[in-house]
Amino acid sequence: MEKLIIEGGRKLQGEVEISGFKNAAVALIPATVLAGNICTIENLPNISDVSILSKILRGLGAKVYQKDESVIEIDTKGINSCFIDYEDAKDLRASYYFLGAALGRFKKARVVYPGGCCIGSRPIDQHIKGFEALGAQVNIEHGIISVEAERLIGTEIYLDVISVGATINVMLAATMAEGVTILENAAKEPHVVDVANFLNCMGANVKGAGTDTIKIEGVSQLKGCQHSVIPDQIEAGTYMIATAATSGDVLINNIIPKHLEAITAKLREMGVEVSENGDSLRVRATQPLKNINVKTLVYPGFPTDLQQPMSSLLTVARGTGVITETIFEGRFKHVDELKRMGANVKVEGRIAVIQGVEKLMGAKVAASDLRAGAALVVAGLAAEGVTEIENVHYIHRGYDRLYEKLIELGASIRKTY
Ligand SMILES: CC(=O)N[C@H]1[C@@H](OP(=O)(O)OP(=O)(O)OC[C@H]2O[C@@H](n3ccc(=O)[nH]c3=O)[C@H](O)[C@@H]2O)O[C@H](CO)[C@@H](O)[C@@H]1O
Ligand SMILES: C=C(OP(=O)(O)O)C(=O)O
Repeated sequence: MEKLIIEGGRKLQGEVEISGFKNAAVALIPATVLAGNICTIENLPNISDVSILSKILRGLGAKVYQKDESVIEIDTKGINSCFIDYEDAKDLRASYYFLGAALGRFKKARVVYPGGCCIGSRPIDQHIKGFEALGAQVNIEHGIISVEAERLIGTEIYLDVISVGATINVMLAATMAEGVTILENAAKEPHVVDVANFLNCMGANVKGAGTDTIKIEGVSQLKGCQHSVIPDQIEAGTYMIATAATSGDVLINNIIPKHLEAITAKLREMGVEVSENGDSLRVRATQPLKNINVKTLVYPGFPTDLQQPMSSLLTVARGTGVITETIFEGRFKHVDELKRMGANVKVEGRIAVIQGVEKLMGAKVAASDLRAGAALVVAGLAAEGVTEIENVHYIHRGYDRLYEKLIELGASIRKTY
């Protein structure tokens, strides 16, 4: 099993290029099923979620060509049906997008209940509500979700909970439904907009993505197209936090600063200098950091996916900070590992109270999920001495060339087995 060894205490310095957004890429790949033709996706991150989805597509009968390090061409003409088994999809969340995409194209799909990060109960009732409202029958038996419709008919759908996954799944399923679908209380995250842009590039008629009302006018056919994945705001935010944690000075390139406003605001509140220049942000930490309060919220609020790395940063800031996790009830599993490194954190339910310490100390720790892994990397970079992180495969789900990028910035990091 791969382990990650970090010798902490080095300032991150230099420039880093941000890759394509995991959470957009993992929706765009299943969305190609709708095209029934050739789609080219550029700026794809080299992460295990993308490899698994490409493998699933091949298994369904698609042709997937790696054109370049970050470009794939997907031909979904050869797919006639969609069944995705446990072994194929147990490690990721985004397999649920095959439900919406295949329902849209074939009016039928069978996909194993999704996996992904173990950060709470993660129900999919709003996805099901959306599919049923469009006219599908949904059954869950033996861990397999089956959706089937004679016809899909556009309608008004109100999401009871703001859900990124349900918003995207309804868009996928409604793209080729008869008539108009109005989706109310939709998620506004940047990847929802990226998927809508991709669908429109395929010939769909989706309006309003990025607001809480999305209108999808069904079309009878879609076509192949070419699309570039938006930059990964969570990867960028992680490098911003890691820079602050090491009193570093890093230029973070290939980003959309607007997507990072919540994290920028919070870092500035802590005393970190963040300056914007086109599609780059320079992050500099030159003074001791002040502790702050952080509450996770749907976009444009502070993203839950950065809560865990951010909590590592708060452990080395002066004073007391409070983190309130409003999205996922089980997203504090990394805290016990941070405590091994000397952090002073008390968790009660969805709240973590963090009393900053002078220094973290390197220790043997294990990642429980993707962003817990990122949090431990941030802590390891800031800590005195050597940190050994187990369960690195979680980190590879969402961070493209992590070692190379950190080494380039001056970190001492290597893998071992
Ligand atoms: C692959 C992907 O893009 N994953 C992201 C996606 O996950 P995911 O799409 O699973 O997250 P959702 O936005 O759906 O979840 C938000 C909240 O809604 C609840 N909920 C969701 C669906 C549902 O049918 N019923 C329900 O109650 C969830 O339990 C959670 O409390 O958005 C999350 C929130 O930004 C991110 O942390 C994940 O990185
Ligand atoms: C929770 C995450 O991913 P997933 O939904 O794919 O498990 C994440 O990216 O932080």
